[in-house]
Amino acid sequence: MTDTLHAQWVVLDIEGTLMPTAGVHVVLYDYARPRLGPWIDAHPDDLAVRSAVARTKAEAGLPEDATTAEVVAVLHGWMSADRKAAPLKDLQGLIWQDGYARGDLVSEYFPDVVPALRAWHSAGLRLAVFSSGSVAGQIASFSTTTEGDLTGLFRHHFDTVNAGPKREAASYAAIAEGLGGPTPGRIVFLSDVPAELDAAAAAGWQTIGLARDGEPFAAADFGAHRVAKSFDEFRIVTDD
Ligand SMILES: CSCCC(=O)C(=O)COP(=O)(O)O
Ligand SMILES: [Mg+2]
Repeated sequence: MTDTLHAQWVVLDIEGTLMPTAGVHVVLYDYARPRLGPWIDAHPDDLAVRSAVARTKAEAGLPEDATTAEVVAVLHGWMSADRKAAPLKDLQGLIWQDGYARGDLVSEYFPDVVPALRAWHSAGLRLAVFSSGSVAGQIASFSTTTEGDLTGLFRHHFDTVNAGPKREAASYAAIAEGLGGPTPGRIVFLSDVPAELDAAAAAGWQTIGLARDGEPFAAADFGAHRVAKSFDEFRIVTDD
């Protein structure tokens, strides 16, 4: 029988939940990798770039006068280790924003995702995103997709800068406040990462784990969380 959840807000992770991990690691990371150095050098007066470079140096223990090549080596190392460090995410987001605007990048989601997002939105559920990808990168990625511009579906975007780490309950409490303070139990969080679901549950949210075939967390232990292989396996209805 299909599981039905009652909620006001649906908050969604991106990688492994909406978009295949390869769509992030192969398509997006490979697009950003060779462009990081040229982007840093081409935007010496951009405050966002300067801040990201300074934070990279600080986090990596590089001297303040480290070269772009040294900074890029750190950023590449973080990408290879899939360390979702905020300065890297900020720089990736700027590069992806440009890539989507140029038409170099087009987002492709799991086939069950966009019909479900549209149905939830039409039914009056409020949608938001919480991803390690920067807010700028998130919005750019929803603007150019194989199914058109999806940005109008989402009321809020959260990342590790405006909300906090994805594995800490305090981040979910901050998001709930950013959503206008709904009762935590009226928010449902969808993610492929059990530790993120644990943090959301600790903040009082409902949770659904996505154990999609072929994805890194397909065989993970989701503990007491509801688990589904696709959005077709459960229903979320508004409790307004
Ligand atoms: C255009 S958003 C790219 C998402 C991203 O950079 C990322 O690291 C995804 O992490 P998530 O928290 O959504 O699993
Ligand atoms: Mg994820």
